Amino acid sequence: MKLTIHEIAQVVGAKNDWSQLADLSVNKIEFDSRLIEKGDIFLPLKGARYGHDFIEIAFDNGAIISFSEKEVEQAHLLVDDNLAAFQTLAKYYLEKTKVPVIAVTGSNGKTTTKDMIAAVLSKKYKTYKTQGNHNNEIGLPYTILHMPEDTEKLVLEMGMDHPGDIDFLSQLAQPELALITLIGEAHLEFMGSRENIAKGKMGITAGLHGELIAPADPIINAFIPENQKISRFGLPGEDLFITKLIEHKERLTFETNFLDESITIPVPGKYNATNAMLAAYVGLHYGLTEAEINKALKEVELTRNRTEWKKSKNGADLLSDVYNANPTAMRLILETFQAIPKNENGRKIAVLADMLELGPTAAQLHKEVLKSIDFTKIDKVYLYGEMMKNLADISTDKPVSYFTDLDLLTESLSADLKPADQVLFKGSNIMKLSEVVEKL
Ligand SMILES: N#Cc1c(NC(=O)c2cc(S(=O)(=O)N3CCOCC3)c(Cl)cc2Cl)sc2c1CCN(Cc1ccc(O)cc1)C2
Repeated sequence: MKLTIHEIAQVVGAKNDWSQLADLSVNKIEFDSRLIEKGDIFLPLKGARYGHDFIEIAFDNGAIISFSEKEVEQAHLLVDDNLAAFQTLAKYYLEKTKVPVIAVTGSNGKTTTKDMIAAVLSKKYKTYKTQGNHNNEIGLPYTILHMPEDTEKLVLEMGMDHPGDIDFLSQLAQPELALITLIGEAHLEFMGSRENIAKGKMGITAGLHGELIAPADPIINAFIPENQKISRFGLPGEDLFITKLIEHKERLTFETNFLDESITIPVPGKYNATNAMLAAYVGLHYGLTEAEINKALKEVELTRNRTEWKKSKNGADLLSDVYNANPTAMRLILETFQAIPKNENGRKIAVLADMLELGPTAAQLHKEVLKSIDFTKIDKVYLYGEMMKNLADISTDKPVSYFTDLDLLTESLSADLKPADQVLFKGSNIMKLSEVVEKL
């Protein structure tokens, strides 16, 4: 990001004397000390471990300055709240660079739609988009501050865990175009009811300067602001809808009421046709030709393994979150999983695998996961991998079973699984929990 320490310090209101570092330029900002490179600024966040524990490591890796909420010996910018400073800096950076933002939210499909919009816009503009699941109050500012300096369009995914989350992200990002892909069902979110989910997603209008594209679903009608320019999609007769759909095994061709030509995408599923239709509409909005749009969608690369619920063969709910295998993400997904009501007569099972490349304190960091498991909510824990032995060894009095073999883990879980169960899978990608999910 193109910012000097002087500029950053002023924007975040640093309280200490930073003048001796004033005109140094910063390379990039990181909250994971493993990603720090020469010339970076470190952002200690209250992860599973307090981020300040890693300031020394960050400087060993090349950081030249760090945010900090307390006086430390290393070069630092003293602020009241590191996360708030990070978010303020991201908002400032967007205002300074004036990069237009397209915002996408929705219970399902937001990641695919984000990817498709970025693929379309990339045909005409230098486009940057949310990476992985960086769609919350930490990931969104991270995405903004990591966009390349020549970015012309920024496609931001906005995720919601709690009411007000999207309002906050929209006010930070000030989008000029916003899309809501779908209002999902209630039980898989904190929100309690579909109305609350609709209200939450409509928070995307809080900072919106332009058009909203939203489902025909009348549940959002109560939350449309006065004078909001809006296009509705889905049902025939709405502003945007599919008029013809031909599904093949590995691809799909469809037509719409607003395009002259048909569109082919390399994935099946009517919901993907809807997502592609929205991306096509955004392409037209930004002056792309139908030929450019069609070419982009024909070859789109989708973010794989999104964090979504799947069903096992016997009907159990499976949540596999294969992003960010670090202590914080493990803590956050356990909190989310534990907060969701159980299915009637169902159990909650957590399958946790090794988090890799955590450095010399890895064993301790795996032991500390125990603090995030609420055994009044979780009925059973399956642990898998060399590092998870550290957690197994301190959980002998808990309903915890430990495996070093993936096939034995799969067999044991498959034999144990009941239709009303909910199962969480979390661990580094190369632990291959995704294969266990596929076999269930
Ligand atoms: N706690 C903790 C740690 C990390 N946490 C995070 O990176 C992190 C991840 C997440 S997240 O949940 O993954 N995430 C990020 C982006 O947006 C979506 C959500 C969040 Cl929200 C916050 C933090 Cl602080 S990264 C990391 C640790 C602790 C260990 N660190 C390596 C290390 C080990 C031993 C050492 O001596 C030094 C460093 C790496």
